[in-house]
Amino acid sequence: MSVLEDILAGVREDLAERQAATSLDELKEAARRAPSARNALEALRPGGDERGQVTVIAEVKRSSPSKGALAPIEDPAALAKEYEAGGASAISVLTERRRFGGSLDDLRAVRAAVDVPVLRKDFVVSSYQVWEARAAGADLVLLIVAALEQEALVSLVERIHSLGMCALVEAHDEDEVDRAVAAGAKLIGVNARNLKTLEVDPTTFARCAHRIPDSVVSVAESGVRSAHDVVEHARAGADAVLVGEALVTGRDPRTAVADLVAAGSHPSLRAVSRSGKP
Ligand SMILES: O=P(O)(O)OC[C@@H](O)[C@@H](O)c1c[nH]c2ccccc12
Repeated sequence: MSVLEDILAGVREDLAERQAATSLDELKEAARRAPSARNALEALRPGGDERGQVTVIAEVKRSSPSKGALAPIEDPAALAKEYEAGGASAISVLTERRRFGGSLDDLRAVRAAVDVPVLRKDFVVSSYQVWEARAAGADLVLLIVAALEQEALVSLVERIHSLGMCALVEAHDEDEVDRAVAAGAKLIGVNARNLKTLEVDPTTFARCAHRIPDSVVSVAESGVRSAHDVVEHARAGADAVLVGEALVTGRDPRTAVADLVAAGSHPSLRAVSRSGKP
């Protein structure tokens, strides 16, 4: 079994328990009471079609399958506030429990503490999880192309958008980028970490970028540690970078985010086209 399949099996077991405890109708009711979703596309690409800077999505991540425990993060809301103060344009919250040590309670706490959009980072396989995300206040929901049949991907993207949220559709290679585009994604993440082998290939974004239409907002995910990495991804046409490990293991998350934000705001990075058009 690949790592991804193994994670998905655990996710399905946990999901079945939550479904037994809370009916979909109850969840829908909770979603209706939730504050409406914040505009993630505008936050991640503030200039609209004129790409001018690289924004930062900062992640609340306690552990990972590749590295094990990273940081205890007793107060996820306090960490998210530091990220926001450092200039993060959105906060990603891992809600997967078994491998990443996260929860929907983390997401709720973070959403209440910050004004920027918040991403539910999990292994979504069912629309139930999309309703859960909205009920907890999520503004964005991750969908992993490699974990979904195309039909399921299409309907989950539609469900997320219909609830006013934005799907971050994650690809690992060019074919998966094509599937994300075909599924109607407005926001595409390219994950440099292969979820089957857990290895990071820092050239992944640059290799996939030409397949992402300029109208789609793009995110380079995983393995981003330094200002240099931000600049490299900017040159390849990324609108945003998503950073976890480097922020939770560093000494000062606010300054760490601010350094990446400063690198992404450099005037020399203005208006890079992914399609090769001037
Ligand atoms: O900690 P890193 O290397 O900065 O990576 C963050 C993020 O990209 C990573 O957590 C991630 C990307 N896609 C995922 C899908 C599921 C779980 C986790 C992830």
